[in-house]
Amino acid sequence: MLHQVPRIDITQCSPDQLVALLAEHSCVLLENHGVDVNLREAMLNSWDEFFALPRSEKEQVEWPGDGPWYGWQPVSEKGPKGDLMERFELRLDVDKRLSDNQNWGDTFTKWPVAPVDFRQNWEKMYFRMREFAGFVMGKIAAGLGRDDWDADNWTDNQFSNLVATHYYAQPANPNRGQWRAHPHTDIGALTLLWGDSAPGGLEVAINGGKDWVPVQIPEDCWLLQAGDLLNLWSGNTIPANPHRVANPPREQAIHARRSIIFFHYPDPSVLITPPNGDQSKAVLTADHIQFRQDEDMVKANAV
Ligand SMILES: O=C(O)CCC(=O)C(=O)O
Ligand SMILES: [Fe+2]
Repeated sequence: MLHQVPRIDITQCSPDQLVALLAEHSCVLLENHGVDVNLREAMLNSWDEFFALPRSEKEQVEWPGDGPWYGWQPVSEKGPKGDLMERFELRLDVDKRLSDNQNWGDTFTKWPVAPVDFRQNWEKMYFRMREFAGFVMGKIAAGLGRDDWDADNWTDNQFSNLVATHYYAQPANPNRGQWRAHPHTDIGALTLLWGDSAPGGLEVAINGGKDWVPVQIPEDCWLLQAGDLLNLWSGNTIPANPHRVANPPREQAIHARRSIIFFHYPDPSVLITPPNGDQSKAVLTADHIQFRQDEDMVKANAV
């Protein structure tokens, strides 16, 4: 029997139900999320214009190459096994937060000058998704019974990235072992994902990693995926969700694919400890992020 990713109404489900679904499947489709579909559409419109810019313009907003990712990243150029995509990533640092969100956006140094409505759309979505991720995290903490949690560090002070991904059309065959996105688990606590239905799409492993299933994310849902840090913090109750983005079949390889992803982490200063308090398993969020980014670079250059 083909297993499907479960779907729930995030406003109605109980914390226990949410945790039980994540424990079993490591990902779940969320409906009734309250994130304006028009906002997502507006972001996708600026997505088209931004990725079509000449390289010299995208280079103006490129990630400088050290520290946590942000800005434009031509991921496929990392190495012979670099994922076949480019992405743009917005990250606002909590220690630079000013009195209001509007001014906070001024601290981001990689806003593209075109398209003109880019910043406006991205900021709106970023702030909305921060709220939403904080809400979801609250339910998960309650479902896990982690009364000891420092809520601010996982909600208001969360460290998050909003990402738009452009998976290229593939006029030529990819290298052996090269994917749109190689099989992986996400680095952080929660991932909220929306992707279009172009061929060569998302596949997730559910049921303890036994079944890889293609996932079409319905127009009215976001896919919630558990990442490494949630896995650690839950003491393995919630597995991290393995997933990948497949290459399109050759006859459909003229199609690019678009996705929008919100990656949520606690504040980088948070020491993640399992519920039993076992300090030998504790991981500093900032170290984990750096370690996993470095690992990604090694994978892109593996022979
Ligand atoms: O674009 C997608 O559907 C998934 C991308 C992904 O897994 C990632 O960037 O971590
Ligand atoms: Fe991922």
